[in-house]
Amino acid sequence: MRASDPQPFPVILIEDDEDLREAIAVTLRMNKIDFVTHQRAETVIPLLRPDLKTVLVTDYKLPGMTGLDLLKIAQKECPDLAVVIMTAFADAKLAVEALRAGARDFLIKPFVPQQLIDIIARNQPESIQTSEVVTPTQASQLVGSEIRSPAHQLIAADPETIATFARCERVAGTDTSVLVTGQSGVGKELVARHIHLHSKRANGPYIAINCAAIPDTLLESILFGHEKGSFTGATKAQTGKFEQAHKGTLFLDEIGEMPATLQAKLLRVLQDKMVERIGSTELIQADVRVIAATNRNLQEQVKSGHFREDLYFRLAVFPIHVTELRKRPLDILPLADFFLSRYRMNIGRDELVLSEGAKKLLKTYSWPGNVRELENIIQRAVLLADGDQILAGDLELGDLGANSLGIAKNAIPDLSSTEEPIMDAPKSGTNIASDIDEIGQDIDSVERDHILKVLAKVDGNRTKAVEILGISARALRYKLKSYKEAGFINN
Ligand SMILES: Nc1ncnc2c1ncn2[C@@H]1O[C@H](COP(=O)(O)OP(=O)(O)OP(=O)(O)O)[C@@H](O)[C@H]1O
Repeated sequence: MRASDPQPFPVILIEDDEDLREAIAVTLRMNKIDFVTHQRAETVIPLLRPDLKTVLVTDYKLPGMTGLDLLKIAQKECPDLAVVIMTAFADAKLAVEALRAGARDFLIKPFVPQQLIDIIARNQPESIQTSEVVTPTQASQLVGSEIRSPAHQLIAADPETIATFARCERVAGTDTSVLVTGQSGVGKELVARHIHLHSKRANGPYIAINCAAIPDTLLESILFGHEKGSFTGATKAQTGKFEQAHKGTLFLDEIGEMPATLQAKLLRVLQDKMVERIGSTELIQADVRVIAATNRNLQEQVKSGHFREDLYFRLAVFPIHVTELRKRPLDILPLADFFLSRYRMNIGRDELVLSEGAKKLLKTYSWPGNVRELENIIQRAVLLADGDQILAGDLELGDLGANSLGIAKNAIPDLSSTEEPIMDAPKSGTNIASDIDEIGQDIDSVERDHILKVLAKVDGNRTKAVEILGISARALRYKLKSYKEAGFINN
């Protein structure tokens, strides 16, 4: 495959140091990961397209354009692209800057090969990652209250979460359709994968697709496939995700975003267990277990006529709701420790632990961005911590988390102080959060208010907003779209 080939490589590596480039190349080759290398960021710009499915691993400091400059361009051209920034240990703070600008992950040099491989595995785009067959040896094993699999570890310490995963395991043995609901970043994808890994289909493929991330015009062909010449640009026949998921599981994320015409076709496929590629009349068998997810209220969408009722009932045979993080407080510290052990390994600081003040703050913060926000915060704090402890200030929860709950600014302690621990504000934050519930404001409006407040605070800069909110760029995009449709914003 050549660099100009329209089919992207799973990894694009940009590193100007020849020795390091070669060392990384050896690691990638040994792990059978296809890649292409570049010495300068500029040469990668022509490859950036909205549908680029790859992990871009780039050094920060390069001759000419920096890795950060490239990241900023990539954010515009292909906002869902996973960019991993490498920096030298002495420049670890640059990695924070990169995370703020939207980098998915970082590597502090020197790093061990396994760190690189883990990061690539974690950040594989859906279309590449999901075509993998997850073998039984990779399947999760229950270890006390922790459920583990190599690339996808699950933490379940709160009774609420333990019950959720138990529910997953109960339904896993059947072929029942499952509808996973919950706010953005609560772990819906993880739940879907867990069901697959515990099902009799675990030896088959697990294919995930995000209905909101794919333009409506492409979604049909991606789901159902097409024949050569069936539409302009269909230069070769393409199998759809249903065909690829034969004898496995298909995860349809953000199903509420699926256009009405496709809803009808999806319903037919679910009923008949057969697909017809675009431009073909041949019926192809698709023995697929479907798990759908949404952070919208699908029943409301059914009522308002935006989602087909018959499809809703077909998908929601077994509903699983994943609760917001703030409502399962016993998960917070185990999750924080779990992410801490993952990210401190990136910088070779195994001694790094959470201070008591940081733990207290984590336990009482409201977590509007749920587990994804917690992960982002720990990822950044690992870089910000100077000593052996992550202090409350390193979490940079600042006033936004507190303000989002309506706390007066002067009630917020100075989190930049390294003094430990004087965390009173979050306590009142928790009270205010429950006050909001008590006065009847539903979670969706709390979330919407928070997102719009954060956007206003960063002057509409979406890159900054997603970083603060701990949600993906695509999640923000479609949320804004739905607010616009509902008349909450003008543009
Ligand atoms: N119980 C958990 N244990 C470990 N990691 C978790 C857990 N729950 C969520 N995560 C991690 O949090 C991040 C967000 O989870 P996930 O993508 O599954 O959320 P989601 O609800 O599908 O989000 P979205 O609605 O935005 O697609 C992922 O990196 C995931 O691995």
